[in-house]
Amino acid sequence: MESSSVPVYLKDENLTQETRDLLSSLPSEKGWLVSQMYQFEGIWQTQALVQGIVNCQKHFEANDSDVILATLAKSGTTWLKALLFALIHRHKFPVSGKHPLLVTNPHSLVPYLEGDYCSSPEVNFAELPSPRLMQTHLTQHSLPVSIKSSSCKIIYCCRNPKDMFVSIWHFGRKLAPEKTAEYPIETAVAAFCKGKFIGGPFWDHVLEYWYESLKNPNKVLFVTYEELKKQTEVEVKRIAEFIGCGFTAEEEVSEIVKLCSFESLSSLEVNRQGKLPNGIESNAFFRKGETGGWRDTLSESLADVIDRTTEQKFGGSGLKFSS
Ligand SMILES: Nc1ncnc2c1ncn2[C@@H]1O[C@H](COP(=O)(O)O)[C@@H](OP(=O)(O)O)[C@H]1O
Ligand SMILES: C[C@]12CC[C@@H]3c4ccc(OS(=O)(=O)O)cc4CC[C@H]3[C@@H]1CC[C@@H]2O
Repeated sequence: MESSSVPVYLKDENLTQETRDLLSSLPSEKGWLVSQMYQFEGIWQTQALVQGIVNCQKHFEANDSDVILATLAKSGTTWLKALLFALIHRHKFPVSGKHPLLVTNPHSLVPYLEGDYCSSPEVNFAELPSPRLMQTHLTQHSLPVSIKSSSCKIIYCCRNPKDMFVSIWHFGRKLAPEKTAEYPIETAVAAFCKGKFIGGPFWDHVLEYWYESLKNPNKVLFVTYEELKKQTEVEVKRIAEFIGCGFTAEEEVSEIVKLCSFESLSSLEVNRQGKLPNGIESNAFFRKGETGGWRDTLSESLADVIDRTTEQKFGGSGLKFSS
């Protein structure tokens, strides 16, 4: 990758000596997009993200009114950022007006916590409209203490691992075409199933939030991309109730759902052109927006490898994915 096109989360230029010392004590492996990834608190990360996580854990102070969206990459983060922003701020920004989502990419409206902390321990969230809405890819156990101890709400969204893997596969190839061209998909599936992917192991991440949502249903709401796709309005109303801003009988949820649909967001100029401040192309977050699309990319035998891993890891949890 040309250095100018490297997203901040993949850069290793601004690491502090403290981060370098920490990294040297962590298990590390060669990655797919990154030459080296590091296992921090059980999860594989880039160097920059380890620094971001440590800064976030040390400095982020949650408010009781905060809403935190937790996901693994490629599980519906962009969609939920848009839906949550639109529903939480629907009185301030009515859908019928000049809505911020029409001119701003969802990633610029909802900050990525540990991502923003990659470059500096000082991050200012004062500009965010209240209640604050923020996103993280952190596991439940790595969340800053104040997120766990305050009354803030966590919405966790996950996705069928085959669709999630395929989404990340195409995302990585778009992000770093030269670096990924020669990498066989069989190797990537094997690494994914061993948990050796940035943010992984997938199954540990999902199970932690699943059990937490069962133990503490007022704190963590568990959502899937598949249910959101199947019955978007029902799920959006359930999310709104959970956050404490439920829809009245008179209020229309369909306008928000329409504004945040794949077709609507992906056709907006702001999401088709240019780059985000983190260096990633705005359109990289919109590909197909479907469920079951893995069939176009994965052979039956590779799909089986992921399915067998899922059966083994999720056995006894009560958790199942459709398609
Ligand atoms: N408004 C929307 N509705 C449904 N899916 C959406 C969406 N916006 C983005 N997506 C899809 O969500 C995935 C990206 O996830 P994330 O936002 O977590 O990075 C991509 O999946 P595909 O690659 O399968 O199309 C993308 O197309
Ligand atoms: C989290 C992130 C999307 C995933 C990006 C990613 C995916 C796969 C990788 O391969 S490997 O090196 O682990 O084998 C590496 C990365 C690194 C950056 C990740 C992105 C940062 C912000 C996006 O949401």
